[in-house]
Amino acid sequence: MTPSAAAPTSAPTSAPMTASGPAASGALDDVTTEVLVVGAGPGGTAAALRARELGADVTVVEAAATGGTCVNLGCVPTRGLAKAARLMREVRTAGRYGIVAVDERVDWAATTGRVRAAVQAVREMKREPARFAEAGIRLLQEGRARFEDAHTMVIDSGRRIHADTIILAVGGHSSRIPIPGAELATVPEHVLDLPELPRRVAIIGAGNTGAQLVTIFRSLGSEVTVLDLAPRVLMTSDESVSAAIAEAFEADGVAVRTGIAGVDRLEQTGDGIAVHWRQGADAQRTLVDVVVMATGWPADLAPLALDKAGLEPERGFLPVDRFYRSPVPSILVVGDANGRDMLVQGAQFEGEAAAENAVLGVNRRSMLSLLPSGGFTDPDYGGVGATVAEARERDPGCIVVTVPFSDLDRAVIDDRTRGFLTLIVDRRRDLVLGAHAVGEHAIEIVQSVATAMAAGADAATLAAVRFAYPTYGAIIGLAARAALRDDPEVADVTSAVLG
Ligand SMILES: Cc1cc2nc3c(=O)[nH]c(=O)nc-3n(C[C@H](O)[C@H](O)[C@H](O)COP(=O)(O)OP(=O)(O)OC[C@H]3O[C@@H](n4cnc5c(N)ncnc54)[C@H](O)[C@@H]3O)c2cc1C
Ligand SMILES: NC(=O)c1ccc[n+]([C@@H]2O[C@H](COP(=O)([O-])OP(=O)(O)OC[C@H]3O[C@@H](n4cnc5c(N)ncnc54)[C@H](O)[C@@H]3O)[C@@H](O)[C@H]2O)c1
Repeated sequence: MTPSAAAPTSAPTSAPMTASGPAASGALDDVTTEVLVVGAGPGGTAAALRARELGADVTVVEAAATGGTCVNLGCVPTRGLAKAARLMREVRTAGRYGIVAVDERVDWAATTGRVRAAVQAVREMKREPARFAEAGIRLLQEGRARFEDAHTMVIDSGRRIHADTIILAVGGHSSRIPIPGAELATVPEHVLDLPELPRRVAIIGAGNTGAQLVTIFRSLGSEVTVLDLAPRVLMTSDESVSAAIAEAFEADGVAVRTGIAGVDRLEQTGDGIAVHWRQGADAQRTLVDVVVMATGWPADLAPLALDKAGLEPERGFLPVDRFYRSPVPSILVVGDANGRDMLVQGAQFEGEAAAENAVLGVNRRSMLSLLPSGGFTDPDYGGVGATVAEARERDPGCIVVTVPFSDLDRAVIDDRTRGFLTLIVDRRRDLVLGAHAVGEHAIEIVQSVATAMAAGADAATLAAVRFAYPTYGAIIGLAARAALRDDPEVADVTSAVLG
């Protein structure tokens, strides 16, 4: 189904361009292209490179910086702040190892400066414009593209593009909840613009973004309150992950308020911003210096004039079939814009698959069970595959084992015993259905399990791996062996392998 990676077999129909702005003559030539990709974030970049690799003539339109949300506003700056937060925690606890660190405090301007430098470094390392140029892909950075009809888009610059296929990879944007005083709040991508580290912060929304911001602000020294309508933090994670992270937040002094009835309004007072919210029928008021609304990330659809292409959004996203085709088959939608995975690795996979579906006319789709994800809270969390609830719903007899980090030598040595790895194994075929972890390097651990899942390794094979000592990854071996013990039949058969 997937052709081997080949050098471009045809040159673009007009010369590749990376220039911004009008051509020297003042008039902007129309472009006719086979594949038009709108957006050069992870989804659009993957789609464009793959489509070009398959020999198509490809044009990319990007309204802002290449790299998209991930590099410029999302994952990279968040991860940079998470690193600063980790350093602060290490400094605070260094005394346990006889290290005398004095005067730990945050120079917020230096912290944000360092994070911005990391964003710049990643952008330079990824060098999308150069990669596009090397591949012979036109990159047009002349503003936003919008539809004129299902095969024609016009950019803000006035340039018109006619395309056989259009792949929309337009991502999304933060959303403020529509309450009085909402303008007093900031949003996750503007946290770096805060003039100083706030003494008191309220974070509204405890999804992946909000949870990471909780740890960042708390570790750097802010008092943190987190509010969510949902009954638990990290609603899309396994329930055990949510419970462990909420417990860790509370142990660190964070006020965790989930299952609230609503946030009614924000009000500027002489002593900060008052957040008015309700728990059941009880009216509550929390006074803070900064409110961050991390309440979702709807797709960037308004500027697209979708009606001109015969498309209609649904609940803030553009629905697609399993092969990323919209109801207009020549228009595919990948990444955050279709509201499915909303992860970089998902967007990249979808971009490549959509390019193949568009150029080769095949039907490639993602294996959601192999999409590891997680976040950098304290401790970290991660997951892949079915949650325990999902697995038990499909097969009540599945094996679920949990190994605490306190059973892991390395975690004990490092004094990082908070957390666990849960492994879910199919009782009949012994295949790993899911893994969920909280603890040091949780995402890396889960990712190793995902690799095993991708290779079709069963629990017995995982149990037979001798993990290096003393490592965090060794918890996978402990969990796999526990899963075998839980299933005496398998344990008998594999006892020879395990020795
Ligand atoms: C704070 C935060 C932290 C995150 N951390 C992680 C993480 O650690 N790991 C992870 O996997 N995911 C993370 N995510 C999610 C991740 O950033 C997204 O899933 C990913 O960027 C989606 O890629 P995309 O290509 O679909 O869209 P985007 O990256 O949003 O790119 C879309 C691009 O399209 C452009 N565009 C939009 N409309 C138009 C138009 N009309 N014309 C031309 N160009 C247009 C935009 O300028 C943008 O560059 C995070 C998100 C946030 C907000
Ligand atoms: N590390 C990562 O992989 C990572 C990090 C950040 C974001 N992302 C992805 O980006 C996307 C957006 O993430 P997000 O966390 O910004 O959004 P989200 O939609 O995942 O979470 C938003 C949270 O806000 C809550 N909320 C919504 N309205 C509210 C209200 N009026 N009052 C109180 N709470 C309210 C919701 O219940 C939800 O828990 C997600 O799909 C996420 O997976 C991934």
